[in-house]
Amino acid sequence: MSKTEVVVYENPDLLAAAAAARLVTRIVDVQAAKGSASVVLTGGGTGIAILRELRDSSARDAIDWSRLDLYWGDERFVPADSDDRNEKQAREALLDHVPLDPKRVHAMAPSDGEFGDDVDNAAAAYADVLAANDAAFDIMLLGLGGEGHTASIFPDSPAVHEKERSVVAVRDCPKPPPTRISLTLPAIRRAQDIWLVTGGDAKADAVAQALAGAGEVEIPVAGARGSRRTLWLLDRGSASKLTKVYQPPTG
Ligand SMILES: O=C(O)[C@H](O)[C@@H](O)[C@H](O)[C@H](O)COP(=O)(O)O
Repeated sequence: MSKTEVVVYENPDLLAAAAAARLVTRIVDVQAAKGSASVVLTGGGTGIAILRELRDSSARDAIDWSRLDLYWGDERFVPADSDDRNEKQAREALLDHVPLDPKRVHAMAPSDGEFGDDVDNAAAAYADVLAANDAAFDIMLLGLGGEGHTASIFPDSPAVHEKERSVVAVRDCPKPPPTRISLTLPAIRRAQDIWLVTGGDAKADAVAQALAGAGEVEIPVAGARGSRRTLWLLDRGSASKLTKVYQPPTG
């Protein structure tokens, strides 16, 4: 039975810095144990802030970047050079600053790539990438929205009801841009460790509902459970509706 843990940091900046430090340690441990590691990145402000902190960390090169497989939990289906692209933001924040093996960076297709504007085909192709790499994710970073979405899986949406496919196209997404590609909850639950990373008061209700056992159709992030561990990394704002959590000493 996997375990769920909650750690609360004083503020969003400390949350991002501490999550980056945790990422170094966990990746190094996984690489020591099995020679490589696979990490699923997330879009959103917290997810990208963590990558920037990792770029600036003095410990970052303890990671063997050549033996790191990177995937995305979701992507905005926009042109490759759009600032809305999670991949572009991740490259600017970290990926272009470290010696990754380009063959091990698995980005979801842009809307001006090999599949053109066929988002269904692009999503199916990413499912093939996961299958071809037998992607069993060691660490998956996930953000969440105030209404409980995670990746691009929104409450009571076609994506949240998907039980078979690992990757789907998302249309009319409530969070712009409207067209996206997203892992589904069955694919998300193939991760060993899932880290839910979010700060701010606006997320407090969704965090509290998910941790209180809400259903995944209403609160999709409630369905994001790692097979080994589910770790909620919060700040005081996003944890403000919780009753019992570990709170690191302040000051
Ligand atoms: O592509 C995306 O938009 C994300 O994957 C999305 O799931 C994001 O992580 C949350 O909406 C949180 O975003 P913030 O951290 O910016 O609130």
